[in-house]
Amino acid sequence: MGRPPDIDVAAYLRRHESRDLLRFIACGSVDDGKSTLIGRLLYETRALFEDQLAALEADSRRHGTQDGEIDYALLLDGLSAEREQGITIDVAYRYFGTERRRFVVADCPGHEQYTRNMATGASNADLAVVLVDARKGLLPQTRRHSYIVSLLGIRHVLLAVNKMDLVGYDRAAFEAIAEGYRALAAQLGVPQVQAVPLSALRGDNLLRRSPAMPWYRGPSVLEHLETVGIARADRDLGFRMPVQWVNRPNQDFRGFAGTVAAGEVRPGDEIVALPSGRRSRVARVVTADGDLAVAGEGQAITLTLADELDISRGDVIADARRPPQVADQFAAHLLWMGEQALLPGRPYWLKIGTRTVGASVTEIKHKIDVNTQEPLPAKRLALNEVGYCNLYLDQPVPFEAYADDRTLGGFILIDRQSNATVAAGTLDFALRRAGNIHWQHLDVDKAARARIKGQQPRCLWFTGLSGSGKSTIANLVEKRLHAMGYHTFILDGDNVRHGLNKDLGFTAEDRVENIRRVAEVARLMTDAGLIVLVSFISPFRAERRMARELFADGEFLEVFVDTPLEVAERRDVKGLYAKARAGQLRNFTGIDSPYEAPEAPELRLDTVAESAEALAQKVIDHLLD
Ligand SMILES: Nc1ncnc2c1ncn2[C@@H]1O[C@H](COP(=O)(O)OS(=O)(=O)O)[C@@H](OP(=O)(O)O)[C@H]1O
Ligand SMILES: Nc1ncnc2c1ncn2[C@@H]1O[C@H](COP(=O)(O)OP(=O)(O)O)[C@@H](O)[C@H]1O
Repeated sequence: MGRPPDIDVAAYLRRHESRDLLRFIACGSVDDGKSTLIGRLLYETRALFEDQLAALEADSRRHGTQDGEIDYALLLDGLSAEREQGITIDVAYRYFGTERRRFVVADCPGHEQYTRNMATGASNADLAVVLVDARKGLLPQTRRHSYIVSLLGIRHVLLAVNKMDLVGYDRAAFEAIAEGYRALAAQLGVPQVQAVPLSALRGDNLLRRSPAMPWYRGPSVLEHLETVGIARADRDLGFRMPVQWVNRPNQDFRGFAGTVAAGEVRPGDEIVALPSGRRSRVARVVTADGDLAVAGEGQAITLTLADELDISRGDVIADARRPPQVADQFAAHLLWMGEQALLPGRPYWLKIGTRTVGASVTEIKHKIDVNTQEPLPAKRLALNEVGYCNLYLDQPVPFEAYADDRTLGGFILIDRQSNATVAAGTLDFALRRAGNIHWQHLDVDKAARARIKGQQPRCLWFTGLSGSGKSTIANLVEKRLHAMGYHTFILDGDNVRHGLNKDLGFTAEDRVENIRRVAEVARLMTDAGLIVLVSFISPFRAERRMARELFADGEFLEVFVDTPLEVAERRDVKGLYAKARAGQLRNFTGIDSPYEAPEAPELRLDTVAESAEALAQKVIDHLLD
């Protein structure tokens, strides 16, 4: 196979800069011939640089498996070597093009442990190439890959039935696989399937139809990739555009920039800004190349409006006649990508469109076996697992069901401490319309209640290991404050767990819910004008931060009761450490359940260096200072 002729890049770009772009994901294992398929597409479309070509030819002679011929798989297998060294590969993107279309292919590892990588690659792909080895037929991995493809809303699958040369180009073998896959695709809700019998190694039906399979009259792989029409949604939603930034170079121009997510927009169209609900009309549709009479899906534009509306990044500008819904509670599917398991109740950041809001999973309804799509009971979601959940956002967002619009229906969850993306998700439907729940105005407010008590409401949040001294010190503080005429209340872990939280245990999920509930109660008590002392182990930083964020600045004081584990264990006032060491008590903090010490508490109490009485006075002095 001779090297393809060099091309005149400038002439090529002049001829093709208007070509549209197809993003696709290649699913399958190296054994299915995925590397050979992608490698050959890159080679035949001259997407390789001179040095890559020279290296490929040299490597093929040295390491190739094709008797010195070009071994296209070598182009991609370098990545698998990196994987074997444990180097985390998110997704490898490759770029190539032909006279008719530009392509970006996401090469994702096929193994279940890389499911999150596949979700990343699929999240903005329009088509999936699903490889099947003609000798092996549909495998569990085929189902898993196809489920992820359907979950991420990809509507087109090219089923590449590879290695047809190894089954004698048998038509019946191909058609049995194609028929089986179409049944699977129908079950998963993937509307468009094009099955192509090929041999990536020999090139049969890869670039053009092969005489080796005269019975196949469909397109080759490349022909299908070049010509498939991408339908992004069934429903015509009307114009939607998440605002990426507000362009205000001077007093005379205020433009709202973004990429059209759905529909079309023209000057004069009536629009609504969400979630505010304010309306206006489009004055101009501005681009770097001048004003447009109309803009459609995928176009980057700047809109100016007839009225001065207060719109900011994260808002959505939409067709006023057919606006998206706005809600703050949803049923959603999540693919968990975090090393640490999802904990219901834990606050995350949720990014949808261009908006980022606080969010937590209020309930995991069930998880879904990615290989069989069977629902399974679950209280947590671990890495690469898919769950069906209820989601609560701390503010309403404009949205669409993911099946209708991936931009306003797809989201990611971000860990608040590490800023890592921990989940990719799809909104199914709203559980509650934000507009149906109102804040009830009440005439007597927190300030009025605190005034008649002659005090400032506060939350003193004591955190520390079991036996560290939280209850002892909190009790001393309350006694002294009470004697000084202050109105106080203690919420103690042991006590609250006999009533309000008696349904909770000591798994991480239950501790998250325990702290969520008691933080809300503590806030209500400060709304009542009280000084609240909370004495809970509260082991996780995320939940202590979530508690802190419920209070006004300066109202929440984190008090770290800092007792080393060996000292608390020596005290062992309830004998629980002994039980935990003897294996009679599981999930015991400090033994087989973590405690995350505060990084910047308002107060740190060293119970080894000072007595409980002295430390209690320290808290009071700080509080009344
Ligand atoms: N497995 C396990 N781990 C930790 N603690 C345990 C456990 N089982 C029972 N106990 C007793 O419960 C008290 C801790 O409850 P909390 O609500 O403060 O814990 S948490 O905030 O939900 O982590 C704690 O009370 P304190 O010793 O006063 O902290 C223990 O006495
Ligand atoms: N400096 C100190 N501060 C608080 N407690 C202390 C101190 N020194 C010894 N202790 C003893 O340690 C134990 C702490 O128990 P407790 O207050 O119930 O802890 P927690 O509420 O954190 O589980 C008590 O028996 C207390 O008398």
